[in-house]
Amino acid sequence: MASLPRYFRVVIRVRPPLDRELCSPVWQHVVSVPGTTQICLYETVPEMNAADRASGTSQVVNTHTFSFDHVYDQNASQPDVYESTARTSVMSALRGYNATILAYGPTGTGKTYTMEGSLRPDGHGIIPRSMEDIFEHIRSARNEHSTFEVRASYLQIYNEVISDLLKPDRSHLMIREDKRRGVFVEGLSEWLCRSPDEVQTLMEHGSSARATAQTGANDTSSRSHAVFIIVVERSEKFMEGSQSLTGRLNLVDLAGSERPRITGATGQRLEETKKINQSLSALGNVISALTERRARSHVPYRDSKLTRLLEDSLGGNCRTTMMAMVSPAAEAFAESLSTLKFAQRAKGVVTTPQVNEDLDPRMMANRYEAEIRRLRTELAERDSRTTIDLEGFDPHKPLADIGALRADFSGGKTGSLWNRQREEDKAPAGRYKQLLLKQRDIMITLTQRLHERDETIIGLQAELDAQDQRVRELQERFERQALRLAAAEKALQASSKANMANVGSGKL
Ligand SMILES: Nc1ncnc2c1ncn2[C@@H]1O[C@H](COP(=O)(O)OP(=O)(O)OP(=O)(O)O)[C@@H](O)[C@H]1O
Repeated sequence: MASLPRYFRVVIRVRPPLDRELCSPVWQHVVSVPGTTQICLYETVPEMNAADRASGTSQVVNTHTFSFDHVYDQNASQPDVYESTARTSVMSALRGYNATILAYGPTGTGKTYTMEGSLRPDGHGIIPRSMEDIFEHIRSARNEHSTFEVRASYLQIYNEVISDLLKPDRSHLMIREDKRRGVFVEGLSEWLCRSPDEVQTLMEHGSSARATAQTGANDTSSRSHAVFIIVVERSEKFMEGSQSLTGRLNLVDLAGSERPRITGATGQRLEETKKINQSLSALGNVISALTERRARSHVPYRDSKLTRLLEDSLGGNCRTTMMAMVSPAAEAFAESLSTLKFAQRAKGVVTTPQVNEDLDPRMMANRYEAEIRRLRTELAERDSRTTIDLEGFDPHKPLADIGALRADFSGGKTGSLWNRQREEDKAPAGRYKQLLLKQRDIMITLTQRLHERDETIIGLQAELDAQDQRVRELQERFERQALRLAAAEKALQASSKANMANVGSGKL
């Protein structure tokens, strides 16, 4: 059976050793990447022999092998990672899908480096490269019928509080959900962008407001989960109506998990670390619930802000790529193993992306009509084929067929032939049934839309009637006023005539 397309991909990136690690007396490389989809992690113990132990060598006691959609070794460049992994998500967003890239891994393994990168052009990470690609695509696809709008937002979740990194006064924001937008953050600012440079400026501005700190494992460790959101809206006008596609790209740089015992966190750092670890373990619980063989009805998305915000990316309308980062050093073995096991579990997550499309009613009716026409043609073609089959009917053929069946029977083949024939007979009938059901569904949808239109027309008619009534009333009032005015004028004329007469007769 052909496997279904997967829209949740998991890739691994191994970062190069840092100077700090290379200088360590216990430095040892414990990761190898034998191909583009496999990674081996070696569990080692110091040599038994004292002389070897003194020279720092150790022996491998266990090899943990994993496979993923892609594995990048320490030599992978930023363009490699963008081209072979992130670009697909960017293109999906341009086609009107929701897409998420999620950087996951222990502290100091290269999440921020992968998402943002360094200032050198060859060090640019996924966010700046995505922006270049988005605007390049817009430049080539724009014409007099289509317009594009790109909007950016940037938020962080720090100690379970969501704040707007582009409007620092907006904090304690709430997560909401509606049918049209899915899960979203209420009150998050959106910035219209016209070039990659404008997005870059926003990203730098937001990143400088992000909570970071120097920790035992990383000089600038991110203490918050950050989500950079790009919405690309494409509106197109055709002869038969208009259509708009809204793609959303979520670029998520998670705070790194860490063991306070190793990083030596205390006080505020320790509190931050606890909150980070809690939300990452909530993420783990959601992934477990989503990938359990026996599907659980309850998925604990609401256990943390992070999982609630990522609800669509993890189990809904989204094409998601999880990028898990690991260090190659022996000292990080435990974290690397648990990261790879986590990523392994995440491979079972299933999402169901759909194009976010808005059609005007005229365009929708046209589409239904075209679909009905297509189905009718298909039905007609099938009808004519059936007739031809009957026309070409040879009355002697069944006898010959029975002869052949008898021969097969003696060879023990009849059962399978008979069954195959029945299956073949059933196939067109099933297809007809499908077509008829589809046609019925379309008719129901069309009828519903016609009812909706009727209701709109009735509503408009009632409004028109009410307006007419009001006009009539005003007219009547006007006529009454005019009559009153004419009467008053008449009375005035009569009284002025009487006055004149009195003046003439010298009565006054
Ligand atoms: N692929 C890489 N090539 C070169 N340097 C890298 C690479 N990945 C990470 N680094 C370097 O490793 C250090 C830690 O990386 P980074 O800050 O991106 O880690 P992080 O996972 O985001 O950490 P945290 O969770 O603490 O925020 C940085 O100095 C970064 O420049």
